[in-house]
Formats: sequence, C-alpha cells, structure tokens
Amino acid sequence: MIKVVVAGALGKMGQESCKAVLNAEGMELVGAMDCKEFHGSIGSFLGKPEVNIQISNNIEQVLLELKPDVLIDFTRPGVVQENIELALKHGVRPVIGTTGMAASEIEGFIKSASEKKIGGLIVPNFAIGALLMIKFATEAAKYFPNVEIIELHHDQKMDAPSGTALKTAESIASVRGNMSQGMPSEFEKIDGARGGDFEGMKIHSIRLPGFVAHQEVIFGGTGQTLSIRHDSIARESFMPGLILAVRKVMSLDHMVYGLENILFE
Ligand SMILES: NC(=O)C1=CN([C@@H]2O[C@H](COP(=O)(O)OP(=O)(O)OC[C@H]3O[C@@H](n4cnc5c(N)ncnc54)[C@H](OP(=O)(O)O)[C@@H]3O)[C@@H](O)[C@H]2O)C=CC1
Ligand SMILES: O=C(O)C1=N[C@H](C(=O)O)C[C@H](O)C1
Repeated sequence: MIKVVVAGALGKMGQESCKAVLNAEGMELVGAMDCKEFHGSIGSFLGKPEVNIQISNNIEQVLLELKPDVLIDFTRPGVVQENIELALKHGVRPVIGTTGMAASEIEGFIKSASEKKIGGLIVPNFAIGALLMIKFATEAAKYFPNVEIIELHHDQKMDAPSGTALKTAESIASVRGNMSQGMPSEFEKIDGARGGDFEGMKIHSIRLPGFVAHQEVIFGGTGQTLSIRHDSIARESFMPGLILAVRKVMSLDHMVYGLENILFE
C-alpha cells in the first residue's frame, strides 16, 4: 500500500485528490491537512463518513506521525515551498501540483532531492490532454516559430501566467530559441495589452468565472494559422495523471519537473 497525505485537502484540487486516492487500488489516504478551520474528518467533509481521518493544520506533525510514502500538495505559492522542504527533510516523496514557484526554486528542489536520493514530481498540469497539447505544440514550433499562448482560468487563480503556459513556453523555446516576433516598432497604448513576454513569445492570461482551465497555442505562418487547444472542463481531468504520478514517484530517486518526462519516456 502506498501511504498518501494530501496538503490543501479542503481546496478544489485537494478534495478531488482525496477522493481519487481513496478510490485508487494499492493506495491509502492516511492524512489530510489544510489551514482552513474545519472540525471534523475529511470523510465528513467529502460526504464519506466512513473515512475517519482528522484534518490537521500541522504538516510536520502529520509527516512525522503518519510516515507517509507520498505528499500530494495542492496549496498555494508561498506554502508549497515549505511543504517540499519538510517532505524532503523527512524522506517523504513530494508530488506537487501547486503552481507559481520561480524557476530557480524548482531547480533548487531538483538539486536537493537528487542529493538526498528522494523521488519527487513537480507537475504544472496532470491532465493527459494538456501534456499532449504541449507535445504537439513543441512539434509544431519546429515549423511555425511564430506563436502566442492564450490561457484561460477561473477567477480564483492566484498566479499568472499559469504553470501550464510557462511549461509550454519553455518547451517551445527549447526547439525555436529566443526570437523576436511582430513589429519592432509596435507599442502598447495600455500597459500589458500585448501580454507577458517569455523569450520573445507572448502569453495572455484571462481570468473569468465560468472557466476551469483552458489553453490555446496559436501559430502563425504565411497565409495560415494553426491552433492547438486543450480544455479541462472539470477537475476530475487531472486525476488519472495524479494517480499515475503517485505510483511512478515510488520508483524515482530524483525530482522530475513535468509528467511528460514520465508519460512519454
Ligand atoms: N498541477 C495541476 O494539474 C493543477 C494545479 N493546480 C494548482 O493547485 C493549486 C491549488 O489550486 P486549487 O485547489 O484550485 O486552490 P484552492 O484555493 O481551492 O485550494 C488550496 C487549499 O489550500 C489551503 N491552504 C492555503 N494555505 C495553506 C497552508 N499553509 N497549509 C495548508 N493548506 C493551505 C487553502 O485554504 P484557504 O482557502 O483557507 O487559503 C485551500 O483550502 C494552485 O497552485 C493551482 O494552480 C490546480 C489545478 C490543476
Ligand atoms: O489553478 C488552476 O486551476 C490550474 N492551475 C495549473 C496551472 O497553473 O497551469 C493547472 C491547470 O491549468 C489548472
């Protein structure tokens, strides 16, 4: 049995993750933590009263007492870094869904997990369709280097651009390099009108109620455009990838950034 603790268990992704772990063969949900005040078990919160796991607000105590194999984290930027440090300190494999960390922080965790020989995964997007979108977009960029990314999310999202958009831009940049696009003399009449810049690629972030998680990668060539789009219309879309990640992390002895490195290897 793989023993799993979920951090951010009362949040949108945390709740789905607890349900997915409870339903997964060979996995046991041993702990749930969140900073929200809730007096009761995660089972009573999820409408599964038979699951009698109290919600803790002390991650280190949970890791020390329950000795899980894996920590799933869906909290928020600023919290996730501390949780990864504590997991690595106590020999627990982190499977991280929380986005918004700086590239230098991710690099630091990859280094420290390798030194400690602890497996870990930092995954900006667990949806298999999103991983395919990134793969197809990276292939297309070899032929259509002019590209812009539009990501659309619910209006409760803290970080912009999304972790998925950054991962897509990094992957596209790895095949086309840093290049300038558009008119050198273009100017913005409203700051930010042309989006954020990643190595010459524009990223546009839309936040509105009604969306879950969506991204379109648009390529432009002479007399033609190509659009590659992925839509997560429900948070269940992330769960098969998350469960796969929990299984795979058990055989890793280093930290991997991106589930595509496991799925398409
Ligand atoms: N990798 C992927 O496939 C996906 C990643 N994400 C990412 O996951 C993260 C969470 O998203 P989402 O579930 O929508 O967000 P939510 O705000 O719904 O959930 C986050 C939860 O973490 C809690 N929390 C905040 N601080 C702490 C803390 N110090 N200790 C424990 N719990 C804490 C929050 O409590 P409170 O509300 O009281 O602050 C909340 O219950 C985001 O970074 C998002 O970008 C989202 C979807 C898919
Ligand atoms: O906050 C979200 O909701 C999501 N966050 C991740 C990201 O930043 O890419 C993954 C997905 O887009 C949903």
